[in-house]
Amino acid sequence: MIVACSGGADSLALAAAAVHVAPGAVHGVVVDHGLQDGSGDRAAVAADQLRGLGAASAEVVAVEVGTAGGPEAAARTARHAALRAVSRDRGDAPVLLGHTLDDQAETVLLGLGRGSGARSLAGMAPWDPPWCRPLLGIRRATTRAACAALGLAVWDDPHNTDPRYTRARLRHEVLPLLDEVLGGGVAPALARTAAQLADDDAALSTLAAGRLELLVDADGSLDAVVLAGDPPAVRRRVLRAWLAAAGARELSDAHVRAVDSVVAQWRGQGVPPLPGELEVVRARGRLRVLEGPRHVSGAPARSAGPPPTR
Ligand SMILES: Nc1ncnc2c1ncn2[C@@H]1O[C@H](COP(=O)(O)OP(=O)(O)OP(=O)(O)O)[C@@H](O)[C@H]1O
Repeated sequence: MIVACSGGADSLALAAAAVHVAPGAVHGVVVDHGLQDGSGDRAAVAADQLRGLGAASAEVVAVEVGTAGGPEAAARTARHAALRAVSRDRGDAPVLLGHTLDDQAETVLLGLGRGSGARSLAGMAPWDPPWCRPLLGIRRATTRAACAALGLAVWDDPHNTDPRYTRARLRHEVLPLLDEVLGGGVAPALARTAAQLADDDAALSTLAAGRLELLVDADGSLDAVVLAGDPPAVRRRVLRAWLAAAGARELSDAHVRAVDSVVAQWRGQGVPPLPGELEVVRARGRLRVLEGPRHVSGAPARSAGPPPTR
């Protein structure tokens, strides 16, 4: 198994636990994003710590960080690509990440504040190959205490306390205030919410997968008339999965709702183009995805004439 370690308390404690559970089977990986002075030296120190803990091997992987989505997202993209590559090289070995219960609570709180649905409020999954998150039930304070008990010097990422970052403010301002107002226990409560919604989302997604199989034809078109009778939560999941299968990427909730309106509130309206210049059209009660800009798509005119009945 691979342990992804930043040199912070969470992933060092994770490495120590992994070595304890699976002696001789842990390969540590420290990704050097090369974004801060001395990052290479810090990564080398973390790799030494991993070997010192008893990892069978440890390496530093230097990555090129792009710019897409801002510095943090770009670093994450590069890190994930590097870790996936190490996993593939090692026979699709699982990559253990050090996310804790507190990280999960912050993720849920952020999602609630942004009006996310169950899929997103379900938070991070304990197992989402190749990612494995064994510490989702463990408090951050416990990983710190474990490192102190093991005499490990931990690296504190300055971003984690920088109030310019939303997550840092959630951690240091919002959650402590919520704890004070609600009498404590907020982080575990949010983590429980995530677990319940993960179960709900899994059930609804399974139902939707069954419906999709029934309602899609060999030509890829979808029966909008029958789908309109399904509950909205199932309908939107069917549509999201159908659109993803047709090549749609980065669909927002607004995109899916726009397509859903053509299913459930059909009055001949069109759907704004989806990312990747995909277009959804409805004809004879079925939805189809067309590729390319509107003027070359060959999409039928959809607003001429009286409102269609199907
Ligand atoms: N530089 C790094 N090298 C190796 N692993 C890392 C590095 N940074 C983070 N990780 C791994 O990712 C986990 C989560 O780190 P962090 O919370 O900083 O990342 P995130 O961007 O919030 O989450 P995610 O990695 O899921 O996008 C860490 O506990 C560790 O396992």
